Amino acid sequence: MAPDGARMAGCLDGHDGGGHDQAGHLHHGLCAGLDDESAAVLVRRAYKEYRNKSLFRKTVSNMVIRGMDMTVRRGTIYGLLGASGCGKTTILKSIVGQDHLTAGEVLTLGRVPGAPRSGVPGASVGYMPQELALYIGFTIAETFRYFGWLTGVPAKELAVRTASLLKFLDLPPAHCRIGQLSGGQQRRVSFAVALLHQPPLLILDEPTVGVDPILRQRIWDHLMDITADGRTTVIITTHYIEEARQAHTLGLMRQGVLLAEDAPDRLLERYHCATMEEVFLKLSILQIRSSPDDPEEAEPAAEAHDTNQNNAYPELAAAPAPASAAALAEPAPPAEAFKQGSGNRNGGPRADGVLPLVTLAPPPPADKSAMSTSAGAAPGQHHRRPPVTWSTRMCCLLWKHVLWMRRNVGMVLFLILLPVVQCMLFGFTVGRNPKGLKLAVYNGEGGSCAGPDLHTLDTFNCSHPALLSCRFLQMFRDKDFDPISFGSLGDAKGAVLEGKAYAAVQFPDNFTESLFARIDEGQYATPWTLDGSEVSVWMDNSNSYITTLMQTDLTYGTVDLLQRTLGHCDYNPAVADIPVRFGHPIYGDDSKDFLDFASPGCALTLIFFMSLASAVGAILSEKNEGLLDRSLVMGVTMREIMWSHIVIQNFMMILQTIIVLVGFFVVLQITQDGPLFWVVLLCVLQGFCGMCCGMLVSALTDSDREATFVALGSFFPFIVLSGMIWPIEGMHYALRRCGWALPLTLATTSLRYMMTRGWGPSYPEVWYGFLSSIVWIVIFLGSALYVLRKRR
Ligand SMILES: Nc1ncnc2c1ncn2[C@@H]1O[C@H](COP(=O)(O)OP(=O)(O)OP(=O)(O)O)[C@@H](O)[C@H]1O
Repeated sequence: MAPDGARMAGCLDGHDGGGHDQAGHLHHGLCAGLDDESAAVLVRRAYKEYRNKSLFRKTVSNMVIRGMDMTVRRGTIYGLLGASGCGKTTILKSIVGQDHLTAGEVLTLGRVPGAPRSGVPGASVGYMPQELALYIGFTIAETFRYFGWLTGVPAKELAVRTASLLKFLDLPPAHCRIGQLSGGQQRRVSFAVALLHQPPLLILDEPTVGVDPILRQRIWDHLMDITADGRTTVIITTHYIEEARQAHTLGLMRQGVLLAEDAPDRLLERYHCATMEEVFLKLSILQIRSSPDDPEEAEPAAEAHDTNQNNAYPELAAAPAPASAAALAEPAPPAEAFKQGSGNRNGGPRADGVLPLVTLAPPPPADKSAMSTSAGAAPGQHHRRPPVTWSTRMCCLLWKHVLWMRRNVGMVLFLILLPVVQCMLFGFTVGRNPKGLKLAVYNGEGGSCAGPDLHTLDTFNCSHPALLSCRFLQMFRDKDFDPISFGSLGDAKGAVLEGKAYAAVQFPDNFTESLFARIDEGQYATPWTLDGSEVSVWMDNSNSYITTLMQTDLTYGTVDLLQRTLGHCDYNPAVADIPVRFGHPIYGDDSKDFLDFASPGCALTLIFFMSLASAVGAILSEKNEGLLDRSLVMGVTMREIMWSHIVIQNFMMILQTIIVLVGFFVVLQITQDGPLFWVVLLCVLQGFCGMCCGMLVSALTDSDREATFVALGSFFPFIVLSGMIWPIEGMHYALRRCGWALPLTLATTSLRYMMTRGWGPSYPEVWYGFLSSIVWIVIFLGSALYVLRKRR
């Protein structure tokens, strides 16, 4: 086997591009000459550019990593040092497969992160991100159980590991909730989670922040211990430069490039410095000097000159230039980066002018046999645990969701019961005909209409007909109007003018007499008779729905009363009929009201939006707590996360759907003449559709606020365009066309036809609703998966 140095040199010299096989092994190109087993992590010619797109402004480009090379040997601690914002987290995320480089290549444990069977993301890596990335509602034990399960740690081993980690990291008992711990304790739990499954590669982003010096030293001692046998590799970032001296190799990073990478002692010796701070300062000055054209750097360079930095460090001129200093001057990540030579390890410039890394640290005094054992093991097999299967991960995710629901019983109950409250509110407030509408009545026939015999036709004297107007007033009451008598027509109209009544009604002085005369005289009736037999009504037309209702009720009530009166007095009742005959309704009956029309749309809207809200809430909370990213690093795929949410949310959605339907059909007694199975199926499909829409919303948005805006923005258009509150035929022509395309429109029509007409899915208008729901499910789910993959 060639010595390490020679193998590395081969890697660095051999940048001729190339690909990797299915398992992520590079088969030629960048590291063709490298024995992958000797390096835990290799980063070559890495570039990362963030492009912040804005709707009204030019796209802003931010080159965060600028041609970075980095080599981490197996079985060592690699300290990555650099000022805030220099790109440390960005490069770590690329190493664990959380982020993709714009150009360049990364090999983690010999394979490209994210390649099939690479083990990264997965159980081969333990990652402690900068943010907490733990669910604060879980206890320490539950947190360990979740991550232990995800990474295949057997229960017995987990118990032992939990006990030892709690002791070692000075943590409170395992039953304590994460949210009840101090910030420092929470960081230590996060650190413990990374150590839990004893991965071959540990990536720790500032693990010692907020930790007291004694514990900090214990953490470093532990890292030394676990790397001593060469089986574990650690990459650690820290702001405490001097503590990092304990690392086997230090990588000093500034503005997206690695200035130097070597053993701490060798760095001190090479740059003739007493502290690492000084080494960093020197390298930074060198970097500034080597990029005089960079406007960002011009000023600090001048500053360094003014303060006689040169005199302070006369050996600077002789010192080797920092690794990728010239990379700062490079305009953009060359797409051909890997097709060019990239320098050699011994200090000579590369063909592209980029200066090479300084000498690599020698390997640590590790147990060579152990190291080779580790190197020979396949990634993810570090502790010879069986690989974690898809079903195990799914069970673990489902367990976590159920636990989350148990911890948030209040919220879960709220989500389940909210639809009941909403549908009851809807049923008891919307759609029913208004009652008790006031009518200001001037009865010219006089009389008080006080006697009970004046209210019924049984006592009506056909020989001397009088005061039929009193029976009219009773008919108004039977129709739930509230007639109020006034002494003059002017007073009655005045009451309408003042908003005290919706209509003024006048019975002429000789109303009953004229009415019978009109029937007797027929076509010979005089104008006097015709005028005297008419009830006059003056309406308040400001409320068109009430106007229409009054007109219908007064017209049909009058026809009905006259027919009954004529029948009572042995006349032909048909004389009083209007010459339009409404036969028995083909669908529905006379008892139908607006509620029957609006209920199907209301039920679907409730089910759709409740499912949307539950899905958005669950996914965004997981995303924002950072748990999502951490789970992804542990090998869970986005698809598995989505499916686990779908399973749990489906359970919630079916519960919500059943509750809504029971509310409508049992409590509100909404007409349901359709096939129950298809009615329920359509509601469940719409719930699923809403859930998929929620997944898309949570994939597109990063915060609750954005999601709320999206939900608020879509709620009203969905309601009005779906034909829930007004027939689609009444919409503007252009809107009617696009309204049909919305997820709720065809489904609402379909449900309405099933419930009110009793149609089944053999009618096109019904199965269009099913078809549209399925198409929208595919669109939402497909887009959510696509957006999630793209955004990662
Ligand atoms: N998603 C993003 N979009 C745009 N810019 C980003 C994004 N993530 C990081 N950056 C930028 O990349 C640069 C490097 O960020 P990074 O988090 O890697 O720095 P860091 O060295 O880890 O800093 P710190 O020590 O403070 O954590 C920063 O300027 C940051 O603003």
